Amino acid sequence: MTTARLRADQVGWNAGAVTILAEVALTAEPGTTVGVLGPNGSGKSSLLRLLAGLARPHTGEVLLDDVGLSMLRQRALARRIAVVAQQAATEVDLSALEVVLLGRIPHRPRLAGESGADVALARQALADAGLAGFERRRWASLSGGERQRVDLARALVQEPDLLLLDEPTNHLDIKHQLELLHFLASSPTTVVVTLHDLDLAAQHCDHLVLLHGGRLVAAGSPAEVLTPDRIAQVYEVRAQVDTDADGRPRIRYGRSGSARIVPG
Ligand SMILES: Nc1ncnc2c1ncn2[C@@H]1O[C@H](COP(=O)(O)OP(=O)(O)OP(=O)(O)O)[C@@H](O)[C@H]1O
Repeated sequence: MTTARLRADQVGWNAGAVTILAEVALTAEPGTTVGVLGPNGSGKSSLLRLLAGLARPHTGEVLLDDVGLSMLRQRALARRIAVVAQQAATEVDLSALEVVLLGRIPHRPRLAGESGADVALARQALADAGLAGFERRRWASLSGGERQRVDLARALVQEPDLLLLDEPTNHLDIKHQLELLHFLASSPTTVVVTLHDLDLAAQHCDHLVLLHGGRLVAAGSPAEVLTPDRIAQVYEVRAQVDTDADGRPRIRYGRSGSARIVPG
């Protein structure tokens, strides 16, 4: 498996006359895991779409190993970048194995069917996702968490240099959340992941970027980004931030309303 360096250079994106993202910069060094944080509507998914080449920035540029995404052909992009989107469609009439096999399409000669090696890879990926025995299950019959894990298996058999995930933990129980984040953090692939759980992000990401109103408000190590003042400013909640033995922040929140776990 290879890896890539991703850079978003002051990207902006508008929906009609409305500015959704403005002057957002992000760098993901090869093999690192970058967390994209921010409240609802802050622009995380929109940024991920630009990073994936699914939408073009109206200003600035996204570069993969210093080559602008707009210079790369669709098939090359599909081989190098895998995306796990937020709400995988429910109306798909495929089995779990067939969904995973979609990840092999960019690697096949045009018009060729799947090979035995593709099927073996897909079966292994399902087993790695804890879904051995689910091969023939219809997509529509899967639970939200099972779908999320099948979709991750589909992205992994794509053997991407860059893996982009939009809230991949939102349907997962705590064990599967921890397993997924641990897997992403130890993967040699470059990973950019949007997350709502600041503590999970602090524990597992090398680098964080924090969006607010479509703008970058902070970027750096978890300890640099996740300060009580910044959490209060962006999320409008009071948080107590302690530090782990390994220097990573641990975050506890006050109860909403009158909660004051941080003095003053
Ligand atoms: N195509 C579009 N047309 C109009 N507005 C859009 C479009 N796409 C996104 N937006 C708006 O842009 C803002 C950012 O949306 P985005 O989905 O990127 O946020 P997010 O940070 O991922 O939010 P969430 O945490 O709720 O998933 C939102 O206010 C959204 O309504």
